[in-house]
Amino acid sequence: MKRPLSRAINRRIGRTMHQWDMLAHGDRVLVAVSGGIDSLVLSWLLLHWRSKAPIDFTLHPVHIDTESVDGQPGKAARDVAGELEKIGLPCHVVPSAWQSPLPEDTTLLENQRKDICFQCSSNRRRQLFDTARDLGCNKLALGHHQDDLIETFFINLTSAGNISTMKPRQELFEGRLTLIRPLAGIEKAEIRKIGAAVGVTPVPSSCPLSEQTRRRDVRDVLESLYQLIPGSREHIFAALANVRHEYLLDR
Ligand SMILES: Nc1ncnc2c1ncn2[C@@H]1O[C@H](COP(=O)(O)OP(=O)(O)OP(=O)(O)O)[C@@H](O)[C@H]1O
Repeated sequence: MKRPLSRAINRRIGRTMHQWDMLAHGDRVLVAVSGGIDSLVLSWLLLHWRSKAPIDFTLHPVHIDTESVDGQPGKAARDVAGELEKIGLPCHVVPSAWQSPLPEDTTLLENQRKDICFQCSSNRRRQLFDTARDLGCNKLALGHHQDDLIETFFINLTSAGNISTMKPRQELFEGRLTLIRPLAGIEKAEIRKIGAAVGVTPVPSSCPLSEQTRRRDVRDVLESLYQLIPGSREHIFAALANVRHEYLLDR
């Protein structure tokens, strides 16, 4: 097998994990796995990291199953469990408490779509928090990567009117749970390469709305910008950690 992590990528991931103090001895880490390539690679990466790290922590992969019927796992959940099994991790499948009210015809108005996406993701978030508590986990690892952080920044800028993004580490519930995003320093293209080298296959999303989101539009605009201004991607990411408050308009 080709070595999944080049030295440079390994160093970048290590730097992000270290700078943001992501993992500590004795951590119980809930790994949130949608079955997309990012969270599958995240699962492999944490397992790989554990085999090398001088600290010990446990991994608890969890999939929130939006297709379960009568508590039985749906097809996607079974496939996600199969992909995790390939890399030697068991999968804890949690039936989603929220089922999509989507009609057969998915040509929805922008507002209806936004509302469904909001309800679905806030339910998922809540169930991940509840499961972390039930499993005694103090960390919750998510598969967001560098492109997600940049896109979120532009979505917030253009649709919410604020300057913010997702942080690589974020404490919740007075520090009882810490969100970590170990892939925050690497781009999607790298994640795909790691996934191919590791031999995991992404499980397609069953959501008919998944490719119709605002994120898709922002991603397309950013792609054009990166083509037009070489180096802009790296500059934008660097800018997220280089805020000049004195040259902004907040008082
Ligand atoms: N059904 C789910 N069950 C568990 N965790 C999830 C689920 N859906 C999303 N997540 C977590 O939230 C993160 C971001 O979700 P998002 O929907 O943006 O990603 P995705 O495109 O579905 O998949 P991925 O990020 O794994 O490629 C995922 O990386 C994963 O950690």
